[in-house]
Amino acid sequence: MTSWYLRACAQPHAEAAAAARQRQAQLTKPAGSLGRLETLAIELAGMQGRALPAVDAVWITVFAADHGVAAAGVSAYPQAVTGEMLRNFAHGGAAIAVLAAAQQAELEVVNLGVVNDPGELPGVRREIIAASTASFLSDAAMHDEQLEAALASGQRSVERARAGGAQLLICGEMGIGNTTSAAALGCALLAESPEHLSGRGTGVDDAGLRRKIEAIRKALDFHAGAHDAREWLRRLGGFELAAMTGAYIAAAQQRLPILVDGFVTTAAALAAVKIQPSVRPWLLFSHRSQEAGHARLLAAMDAQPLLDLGLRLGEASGAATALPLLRLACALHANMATFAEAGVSEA
Ligand SMILES: O=C(O)c1ccc[n+]([C@@H]2O[C@H](COP(=O)([O-])O)[C@@H](O)[C@H]2O)c1
Ligand SMILES: Cc1cc2nc[nH]c2cc1C
Repeated sequence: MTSWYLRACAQPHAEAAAAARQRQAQLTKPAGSLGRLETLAIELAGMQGRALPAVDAVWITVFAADHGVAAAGVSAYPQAVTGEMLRNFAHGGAAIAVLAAAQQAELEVVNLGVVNDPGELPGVRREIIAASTASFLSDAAMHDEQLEAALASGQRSVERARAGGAQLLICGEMGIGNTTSAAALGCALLAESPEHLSGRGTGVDDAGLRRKIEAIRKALDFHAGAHDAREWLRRLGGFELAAMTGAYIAAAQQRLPILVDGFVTTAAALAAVKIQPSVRPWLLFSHRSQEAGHARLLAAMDAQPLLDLGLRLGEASGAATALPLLRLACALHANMATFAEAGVSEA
């Protein structure tokens, strides 16, 4: 039987997109003058299969997990922070909790396995795979069953989003060390060099950045071979990265538009597109992270992010920050007067 994540996604609805494009041409503005706000409304119309799209109901899932590679000294923060932040998510103090609450977006957090496990917390689902991945310096990050469990966790988050009536999916992540994992995965999937995709993550100094590049170089040597995208994800990814890959594929299969966050989520999106290329039209990109290397991952998918605010937090914070733009694009598209309605002369 073919794995669920290998099933192709439908294309967005061409007629709904065409109807939205036609409506944009009739609204009281010089043709094209609302730039990306116009094309966003048209793309959302195609994805939602309706001429008047809406993103009132937004579902955010933040996946948290720890990484074996953290032991190589590749982060500016101790590994315990991943588990500690779970408590902060639950108590509403994390950036994404504030951004979601301010915009009435649904936020759920999934604990896939952290070294410093805080146990049961309100609003945090426990879908523990293991306390951490193995270090990909000398092993595959995940066993096959662990990868399948992570992909399936992402798929289940999409089921909940759909049951909750979501019109847009946002995924976020928390995992100390995961910019190293994301960069390594990007290098493998794009045949890129570690220097080009490694950045300072949580803020490592020059020595930390050199350790990171060295770790990725070592991992690429150790895992050298002609692996497919799923196998690279298993070897170099993390539970949260794989869960997001699964969520992106499942959302695209179910015609749910996706707003991608920063560097780490973009690496997961790249894995999704490499596993199943028909995912690509379902992805909107919110921002270019300050993480060096993000621009290359975006370029590999011909993605034009909406914002460039120097963000480098993760947690879906960049996507949540771009959400008002999507909402405004929909409001303009639905509520502006046409030339005929307003009695304004056309060109
Ligand atoms: O996604 C990004 O653009 C991004 C850039 C820098 C840092 N992060 C976050 O920082 C953590 C990983 O950083 P590090 O230095 O531990 O690899 C992880 O929790 C990510 O959510 C995320
Ligand atoms: C405090 C903190 C919060 C985070 N949120 C996402 N990654 C993070 C990394 C750190 C260190």
